Amino acid sequence: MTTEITIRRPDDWHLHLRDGAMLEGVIGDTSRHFARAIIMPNLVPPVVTTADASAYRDRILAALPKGDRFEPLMTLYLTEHTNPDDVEAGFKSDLIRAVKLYPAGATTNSHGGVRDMDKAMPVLERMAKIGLTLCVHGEVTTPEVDIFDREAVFIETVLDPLRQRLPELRVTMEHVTTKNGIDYIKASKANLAGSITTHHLIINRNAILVGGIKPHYYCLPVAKREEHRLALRAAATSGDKRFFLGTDSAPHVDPLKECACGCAGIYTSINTMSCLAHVFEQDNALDRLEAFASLNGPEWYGLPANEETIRLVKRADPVAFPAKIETGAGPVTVFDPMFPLHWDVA
Ligand SMILES: NC(=O)N[C@@H](CC(=O)O)C(=O)O
Ligand SMILES: [Zn+2]
Ligand SMILES: [Zn+2]
Repeated sequence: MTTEITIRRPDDWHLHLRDGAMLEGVIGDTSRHFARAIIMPNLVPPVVTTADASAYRDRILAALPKGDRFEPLMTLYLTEHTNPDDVEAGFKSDLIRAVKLYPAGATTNSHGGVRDMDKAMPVLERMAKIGLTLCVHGEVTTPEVDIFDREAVFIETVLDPLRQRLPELRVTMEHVTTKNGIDYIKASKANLAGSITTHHLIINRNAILVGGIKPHYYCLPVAKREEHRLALRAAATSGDKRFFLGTDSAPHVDPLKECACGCAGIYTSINTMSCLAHVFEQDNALDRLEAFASLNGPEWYGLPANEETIRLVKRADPVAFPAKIETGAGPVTVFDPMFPLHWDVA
């Protein structure tokens, strides 16, 4: 039985760090294990210009625990008024690594997102020309469409038409939650990849709804049926280069989750590597954890894999993670995978 593995230092290709006291409270949980992360731009107000992204990057670096080395990879929040020249300048200076599409109203802080895709075409055309990646929150917001179907309908009615119109555009389908998404990515010939979260490999929708409503398992896209979780597991553990880790660790303070209209988001930065080692071991795929967490993402984004390594060790006793972390903004509940975690980052 394997009790120890060494892998290249991982990166997180989808992360929410927030700002101010929350940023200070959570950044260390990422920088402890991860070398780089794609930083989501859904602040209030959102990160919409290269100047916004540059200032936000400085705030992230200033909040880093002393001695930690961590590179924030910045993104811009796509609006109907985004200036293609600003986007191109940010990309050419290596500051901007992706542009993020939030369909208006789809998720946390997305009200300033895109309503009419036609209005975003000038920026998307420029991105296709220069090779800049579009990251998408892939859900429609049409009220008639059931929340569990919103990803599948997005693929059919928004993503596929967009990719047919602009085949050269590089698209990351973020936090894929359905077999439909996995199959769509697998069927693509080029310019499409998908990130998968830690929690969607572990929970299905029962976690949210059985035995009482569990707000700390609520995120968007919402967890789906078991058959979808199994499709995500198979894709993540397959080694297929088109799939990589994006934790979507999304901290909200407990009072904003435990209330009549709770926020979407699950906080996993602190125990993600332990959870993943457990999942990959269960699926006899420990030898493919490095591809998922440390190799496939950089390759897709055209960056070198990290030179440093981390060592994961399976302990006899479960590793103790806190049930919540205390931040200057308030307490944030940590993802509970509902099984003991024996894998530890040494
Ligand atoms: N995943 C979530 O449930 N929430 C994210 C937004 C997002 O990634 O959709 C957040 O910013 O809180
Ligand atoms: Zn999202
Ligand atoms: Zn997210």
